[in-house]
Amino acid sequence: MTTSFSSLPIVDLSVLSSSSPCASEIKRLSTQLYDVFATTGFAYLTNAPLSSSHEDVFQLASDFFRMTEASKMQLAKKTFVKGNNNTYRGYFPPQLGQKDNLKEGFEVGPSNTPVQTHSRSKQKFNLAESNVWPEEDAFPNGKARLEQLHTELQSLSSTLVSLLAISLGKQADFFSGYLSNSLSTLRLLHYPLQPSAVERGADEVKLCCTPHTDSGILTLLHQDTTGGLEVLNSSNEWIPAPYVPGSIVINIGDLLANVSGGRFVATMHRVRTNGGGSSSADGMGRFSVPFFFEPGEDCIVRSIDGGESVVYGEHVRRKMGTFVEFQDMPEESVNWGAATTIAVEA
Ligand SMILES: O=C(O)CCC(=O)C(=O)O
Ligand SMILES: [Fe+2]
Repeated sequence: MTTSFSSLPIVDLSVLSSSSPCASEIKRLSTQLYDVFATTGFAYLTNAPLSSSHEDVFQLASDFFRMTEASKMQLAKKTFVKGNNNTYRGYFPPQLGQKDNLKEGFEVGPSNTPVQTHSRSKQKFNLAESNVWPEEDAFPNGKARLEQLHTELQSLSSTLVSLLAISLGKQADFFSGYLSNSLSTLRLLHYPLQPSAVERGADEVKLCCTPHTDSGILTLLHQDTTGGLEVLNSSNEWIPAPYVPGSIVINIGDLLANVSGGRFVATMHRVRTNGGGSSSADGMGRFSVPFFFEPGEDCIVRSIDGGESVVYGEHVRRKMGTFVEFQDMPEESVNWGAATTIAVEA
């Protein structure tokens, strides 16, 4: 259960850039993170040790989403283009039938493809598959930039889970099992511009991402200046989480809440359209770039208090049934426009 917060705390990570942080500073940071995850479940992180600036990250998103529809559909998951082989990584187009979930995205896993432990033929989604990439001239240097960002966010997540282990009274390496064959996903998201309430002649809240908790361990979110992210407090009020310059947003998922034995909370959040900020996407709507830190497919995840365990891959497959971007689309309801020509029936 969260508290009745009215804004999100800010956690300064400067100490992580020091070559030899002292033990008391590390302890203080881990206690601060404990307090965040035991109360709001969400915070802003400042001075994170990342080499990409906000501008770099959103330039990447912009470069990707401005590619032609045909170039993007070449990377579409098999759910959307039957002739493509990628089932889990790659592009998902806007779900035109989705009233409150209109978004397109591109998902990238680790550059060292995780070890394949499950026969592809038996599984609809191959969680350990390789990434798919646009042609270099359509997305100049995009592969290298995204791989670098993935690597740095993975490294930051690994530091943060060590701090959380310490905060839970465990050794720093208590969660190191989560790092082998990690499936972490870096996702570029674009929420197309929607008519404003005035233009629609309605004043109800219009969403582009419906209320949900994240399902996994840890999420690190770069959001642009558009605004619209909101977080639910214990009084059932949606608290705006606008862009704070230079920050990334952190929150935990359901699985880490369970691992913490209920000490940490996975907080409900949503994104409303026309969030009140100024769009950095030049009239295109909102860009955001969540990174989902994930264990390996075979990783056994259990509460620090013991009890039942889950195998991470099984947890993901169960959750995927509820995500719009993994639903099978009946061919006749899909309007791919120019991209229909690249769909090759298997
Ligand atoms: O776009 C955002 O700001 C939030 C995205 C989100 O919550 C998610 O992808 O889980
Ligand atoms: Fe989320």
